[in-house]
Amino acid sequence: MKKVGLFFGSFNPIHIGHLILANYILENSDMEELWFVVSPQNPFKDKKTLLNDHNRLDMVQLAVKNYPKMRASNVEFSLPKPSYTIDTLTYLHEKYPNYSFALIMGEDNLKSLSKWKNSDKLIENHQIIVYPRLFEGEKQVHEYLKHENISMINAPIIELSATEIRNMIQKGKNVRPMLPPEVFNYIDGSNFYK
Ligand SMILES: Nc1ncnc2c1ncn2[C@@H]1O[C@H](COP(=O)(O)OP(=O)(O)OP(=O)(O)O)[C@@H](O)[C@H]1O
Ligand SMILES: O=C(O)c1ccc[n+]([C@@H]2O[C@H](COP(=O)([O-])O)[C@@H](O)[C@H]2O)c1
Repeated sequence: MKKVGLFFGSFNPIHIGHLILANYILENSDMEELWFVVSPQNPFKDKKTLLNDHNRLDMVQLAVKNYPKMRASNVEFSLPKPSYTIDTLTYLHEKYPNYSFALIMGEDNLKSLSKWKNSDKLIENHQIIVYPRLFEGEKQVHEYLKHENISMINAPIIELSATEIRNMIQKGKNVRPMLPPEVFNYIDGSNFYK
């Protein structure tokens, strides 16, 4: 079984915070590959600043070009919307029976995990790798971290956010160091987020 870590997100745009984390997981866990699963436009969310699916996928593809263990996935583009993680995993299992998929999520997501679709099944059937995140409120060991399928990885906290990057571009500020060079050129060349 090939072990694949799945990192879900809108990646609007993918930035070096995402890449540093992905690389850390590949170098410090038993994951053999890491796939960035690009979320399609959520019909219930604000679309004003969300680039279309294919532009966001292009940027992930550019970002992972020099990382042979990383891949961009568009699997959710053709699945029913909104995408539920459990449904995406079920589909991936059917399509790749020889792969085992683990979920990668920020510590902040543990708070809402119990409200995800079929969260019990998700946790019982999948490894979940949790990375640290800064968040408001008291820091305490979450009950979920006691579960045998859920483990914490000591990745560095890089608090860059795509929202902040978009806001900076809109104001004409320089975001070059926050993005993989090819992604910066792609955004700059197309005048995105201005
Ligand atoms: N700097 C970061 N370090 C680690 N994880 C991050 C970082 N930024 C975002 N993430 C997480 O990575 C996943 C994909 O990121 P996504 O692009 O959807 O979020 P984001 O950067 O917070 O975007 P936005 O600001 O547009 O909401 C999400 O689960 C998000 O919580
Ligand atoms: O499956 C679910 O019910 C579910 C509910 C909320 C979030 N998720 C996943 O978590 C990711 C981050 O969610 P959000 O709401 O923080 O943008 C999102 O891309 C989904 O893959 C999944």
